[in-house]
Amino acid sequence: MLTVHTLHAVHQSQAKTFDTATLRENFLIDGAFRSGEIRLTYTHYDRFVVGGAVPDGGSLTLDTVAESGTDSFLDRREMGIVNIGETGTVEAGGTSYTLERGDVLYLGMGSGAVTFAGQGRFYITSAPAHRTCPTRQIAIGDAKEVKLGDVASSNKRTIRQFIHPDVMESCQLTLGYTTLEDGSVWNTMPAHTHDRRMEAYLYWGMEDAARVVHLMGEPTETRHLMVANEEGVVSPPWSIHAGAGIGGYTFIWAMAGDNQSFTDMDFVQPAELR
Ligand SMILES: O=C[C@H](O)[C@@H](O)CC(=O)C(=O)O
Ligand SMILES: [Zn+2]
Repeated sequence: MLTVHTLHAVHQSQAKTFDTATLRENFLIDGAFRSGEIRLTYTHYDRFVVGGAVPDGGSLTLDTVAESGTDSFLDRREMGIVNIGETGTVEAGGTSYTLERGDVLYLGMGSGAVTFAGQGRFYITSAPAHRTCPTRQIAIGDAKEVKLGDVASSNKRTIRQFIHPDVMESCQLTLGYTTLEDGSVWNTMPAHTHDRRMEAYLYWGMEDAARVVHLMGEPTETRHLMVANEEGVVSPPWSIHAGAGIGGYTFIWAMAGDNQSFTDMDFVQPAELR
């Protein structure tokens, strides 16, 4: 079963008038992981799509998606998949890829139908593409590791870059995930914006009862979203994206836009935030 929800782009002058429920409707991605379903959110931020596929021992095929107006979803798109569950397989273009928890698969434009199977919980990201880059499976050991932060600032963490120019080629998509060390709670602090690229976060590896206080908004108009395990947030080009968790967590970050320069960020120091 396929469900697609559309999120339109929101202007910052409108976002600052939103109450909690309206903020959540427009920026929180919840309920993406349901047994036996593929659930996608089609955003109008760079036409970036995120979602989940949970085959739960069966198999689920993603092919035609009305929103893209193409015969097959990947006819003019590329896809990045992260398995956040147990071992599962993804089959595309006649090849089956076995993904352990934490493995990433990149599917180039024109890959055709994608079939998810096994016990995987697959996080799906997709951006429009203009050429076919080679499909590639990237294991944790193949990712580029960047250590950031320190214990004193409660933000010691490891960034793992998978779909990234230093690791492999893609058209627009960059993707990886960041894991907090025990006792560290803050991601992306100092915060930043990058209006050249939109970004989507998916928080996972959390206790059910825990929440991340995700900060969004223009740097001088911050808002927060209380985010549970396996929930995501779409970050418009004008928004910071940072958070503090109750307990440990990992979050998948994925971006698309005008450049793939991970370090092209406009930092905002805590004292400048409002
Ligand atoms: O633009 C880059 C993204 O916001 C994240 O990769 C940041 C991040 O993982 C972190 O600082 O913890
Ligand atoms: Zn960012």
